[in-house]
Amino acid sequence: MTNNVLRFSDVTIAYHRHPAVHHLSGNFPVGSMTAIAGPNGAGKSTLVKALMGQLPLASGSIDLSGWSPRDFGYLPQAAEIDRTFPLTVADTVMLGAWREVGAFRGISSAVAARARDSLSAVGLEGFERRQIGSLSAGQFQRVLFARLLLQDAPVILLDEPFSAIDARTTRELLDILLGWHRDGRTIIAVLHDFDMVKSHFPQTLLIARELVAWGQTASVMTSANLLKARAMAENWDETAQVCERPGEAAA
Ligand SMILES: Nc1ncnc2c1ncn2[C@@H]1O[C@H](COP(=O)(O)OP(=O)(O)OP(=O)(O)O)[C@@H](O)[C@H]1O
Repeated sequence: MTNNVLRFSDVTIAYHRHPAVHHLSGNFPVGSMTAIAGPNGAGKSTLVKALMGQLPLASGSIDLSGWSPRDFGYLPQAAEIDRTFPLTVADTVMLGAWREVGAFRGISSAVAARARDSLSAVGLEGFERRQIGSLSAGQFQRVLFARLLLQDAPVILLDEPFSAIDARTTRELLDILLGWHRDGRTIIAVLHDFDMVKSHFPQTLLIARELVAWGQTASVMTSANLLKARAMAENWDETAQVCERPGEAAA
């Protein structure tokens, strides 16, 4: 484990030249567990997608300290996953091992055994042959956590991992997340549940297109900062264009 960080330097990310994240600087220390919080439309998912290399930066840079997004485990928002595709639970979990297995090679018995262990760790023993389309939202989220367990990544990004999930499943999946943190992995999770953020996430990045606060959760999630985030989101000009020069305010 190194003391490296995932460092954002003056990052702006835009859709059709309208900034969704504006001039963000700061870092996620390796081994930290950070919640990304903020109002709807604050740029949280956009930030995670940029970390995954799925969106280009309009300006600024992200230093991954020698890692690549291929080294990251990623759980997108449930709404972005197509469950109509005819995949079994076993197929879906096994995708977590694609880097070891490759596109056209067979699954070794060791990988298959680890996949079974991962399913059992999320309480889904015996579900291997079920089609993913037939699972409840909570069961499917467990499958995706099993895939992350198999992937064994040093950095794990999760976008609203507990939305539409019942309390018991949330508690069990949160335990897995806390275990990853104890193992020294870097955890970054977009979360709407402020009580969970305050109880379980040592670090928080509070964003409303622009940075509101980033650091220890107790000093970030204050009433004053939450009010500020709300006001910033409400006053954001959706028609603003990206700056022509780095550091210049949006027009
Ligand atoms: N593909 C896209 N094309 C154009 N605009 C987009 C796209 N995706 C997101 N946006 C816009 O970027 C802004 C930030 O969206 P983003 O999804 O990152 O916010 P969020 O903080 O994750 O919101 P929520 O909490 O509602 O999920 C919003 O104004 C959104 O409409």
